[in-house]
Amino acid sequence: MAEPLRVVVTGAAGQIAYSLLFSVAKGDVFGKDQPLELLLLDITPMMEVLNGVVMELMDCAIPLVKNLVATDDPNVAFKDVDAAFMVGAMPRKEGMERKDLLKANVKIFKAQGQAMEKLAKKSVKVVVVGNPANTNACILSKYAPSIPKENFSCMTRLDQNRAQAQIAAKLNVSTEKVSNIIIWGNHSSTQFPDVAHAKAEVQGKVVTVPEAVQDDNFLKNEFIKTVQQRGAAVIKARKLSSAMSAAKAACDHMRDWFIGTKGGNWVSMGVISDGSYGIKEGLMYSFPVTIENKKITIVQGLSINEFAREKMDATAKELEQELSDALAECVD
Ligand SMILES: NC(=O)c1ccc[n+]([C@@H]2O[C@H](COP(=O)([O-])OP(=O)(O)OC[C@H]3O[C@@H](n4cnc5c(N)ncnc54)[C@H](O)[C@@H]3O)[C@@H](O)[C@H]2O)c1
Ligand SMILES: O=C(O)C[C@H](O)C(=O)O
Repeated sequence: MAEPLRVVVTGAAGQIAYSLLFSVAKGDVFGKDQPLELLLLDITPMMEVLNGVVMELMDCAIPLVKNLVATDDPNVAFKDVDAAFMVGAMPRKEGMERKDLLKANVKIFKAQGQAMEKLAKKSVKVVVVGNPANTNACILSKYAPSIPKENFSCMTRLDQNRAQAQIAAKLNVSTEKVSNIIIWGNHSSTQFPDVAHAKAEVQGKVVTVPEAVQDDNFLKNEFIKTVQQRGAAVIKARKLSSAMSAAKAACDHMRDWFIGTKGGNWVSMGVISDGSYGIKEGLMYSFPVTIENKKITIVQGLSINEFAREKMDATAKELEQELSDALAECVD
């Protein structure tokens, strides 16, 4: 059997982690034959709750879990980790935008970046879930400069999954019949869910999503708005932010990173821009990517029309502002 992978989950006593830990532990992400050491980090006042989570994980009696460590010490949690789910951060409440969390959350990612710099494996693969996810991921990477920038990402997979589910519902097909929807930009209400290059299988025939849906007005308006506002809609209904679907998306994201994408399909991830599609270098921007041997490659050469260009630039502009606000918060 392989050596155990060391996987840290921050915010481990919170609601996303409660679903995420179960899926990770039973092999949904790293494979059914991959043993795991799970490192669970939360803050000191949450240690009793976290101990309850540990008890439950033990009681699941999952053979892949070789070691469980619950801690409030980043020096313990990030030591030699291979994969990191960075969930620990305050969630927004009804009426807030995700960027309103910047002041509260960005310093968490500065401190955890500094801890990762000292302790994590240089090959660690990191997904940031805590909001504002793109900017937090940028800050995390900035404070862990010896870890390659391409090892940091943020989660826009929930937006991709939401978009896929909306199109599947519109076409009355199962979700796996819809692929290659792109989420461009920020995990915020300026994100651009783009179906221009997406495919759908309808009655045995694969066509583009615009051809299948035959309703440009819906695709340019209601669809985009629904995806952009889905997080807020869940908060309004549940009085809590999405958790089950967020955990599922985090698993999808990390599984694709470790196992790879398949069959010419791409997925969306926030990654550090290399200037592709005219997006300023250094921004943590969501692009369509493919993954092979754990290497992420931004899909190149997609045609971008005027409608898309405007939306891609607007979300980039918001990210530039967020990053500059975050850097100001990080000055001691
Ligand atoms: N990117 C996405 O698609 C997406 C989706 C859903 C939620 N989120 C975000 O994920 C974050 C977590 O959401 P949740 O619903 O699990 O919140 P939650 O409040 O239930 O849990 C967050 C946990 O993080 C812990 N925490 C706070 N500071 C910490 C620190 N410095 N180190 C370690 N742990 C710390 C808290 O004590 C708490 O247990 C929020 O910021 C939320 O907005 C992002
Ligand atoms: O919307 C939120 O604040 C939570 C999360 O980012 C989501 O998209 O559901």
